[in-house]
Amino acid sequence: MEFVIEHLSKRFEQKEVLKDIDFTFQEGKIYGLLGRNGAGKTTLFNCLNRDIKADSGTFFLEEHGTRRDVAAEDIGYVLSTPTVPEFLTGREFLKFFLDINESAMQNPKTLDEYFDMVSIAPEDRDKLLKDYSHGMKNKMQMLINIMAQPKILLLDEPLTSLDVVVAEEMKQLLRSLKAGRITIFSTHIMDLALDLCDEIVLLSHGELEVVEKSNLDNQEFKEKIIAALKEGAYA
Ligand SMILES: Nc1ncnc2c1ncn2[C@@H]1O[C@H](COP(=O)(O)OP(=O)(O)OP(=O)(O)O)[C@@H](O)[C@H]1O
Repeated sequence: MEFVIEHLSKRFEQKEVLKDIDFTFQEGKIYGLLGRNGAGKTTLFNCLNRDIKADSGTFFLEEHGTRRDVAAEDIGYVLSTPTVPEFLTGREFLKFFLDINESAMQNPKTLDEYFDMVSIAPEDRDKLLKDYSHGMKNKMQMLINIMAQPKILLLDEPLTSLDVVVAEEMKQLLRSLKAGRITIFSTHIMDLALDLCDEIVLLSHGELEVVEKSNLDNQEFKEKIIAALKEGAYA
C-alpha cells in the first residue's frame, strides 16, 4: 500500500503554506515530519484529514496497482492538544467508541486490554476525563485513534507532554503498530524523530522532501537536518 499526495496546495490569504506537494508514503514505515514553527505541518495534517479544504490537489491510497479514495475511517489523527469529552469517565469514553466502531474492527480487545495498551492504571479507568492529566488525555486520544486500526496514522506532536517513561512506552506502541499502515509523526524533538522514524521528511518552503541518511552517523545526520531547516525562510 502507498499513500500518494499529488499537487496539494493550500494558501491562507497571501501566504502559500503548501505548494504543489507531491509525495508518496510507503506502508510499514514511520515518517518523522520536521519543519520550522509555522512551516505548515498542522495545515498539511488538517488537509489530509479533510478538516480544512485544500485549494487544489488530491491524495489517495494505492494497493496492488489500484487507487482508491481515502475514507474517513482510513485516517487516525492525534492532535497536539488532546480533546476528549471531559464529562465521561475513561471507561465510558472507550466503551462509547468501541460500541460505535466494533463492527468494523478486526479482533477487538476488552476495555481493560485497551487501557493496558497505554498503561492507564486500573484506579484511573473510572475517573472522569476532566480529572485526567494532560498526558493521560493524550494517551486516551492516541488510544481511540489506534483502536480502529487506521491505514494512515497522523500524529501531531503527540509525545511532547508525556513523561520520559510514558513517551518510551508510546514509542514502543507505535513501533509495534507500524506494520500494515503508514505513520506520519510531526515533532520538534530531533532525537525522538531519529530514534522512532524510518524516514525523515522536511516540510520547507511548502514542499516535502526526504532527508537521505546514506552512510551518515546520527550526529552528521542531525547536522544535515538542521542545515536544511535553516535554509527554510520561516522563523
Ligand atoms: N486558519 C488559518 N488562517 C490563517 N492562517 C493560518 C491558518 N492556519 C494556519 N495558518 C498559517 O499557516 C502557516 C502554517 O501554520 P501551521 O500551524 O500549519 O504550522 P506548523 O508547522 O504546524 O507550526 P508549529 O510547528 O509552530 O505548530 C502559519 O503561517 C500560520 O499562521
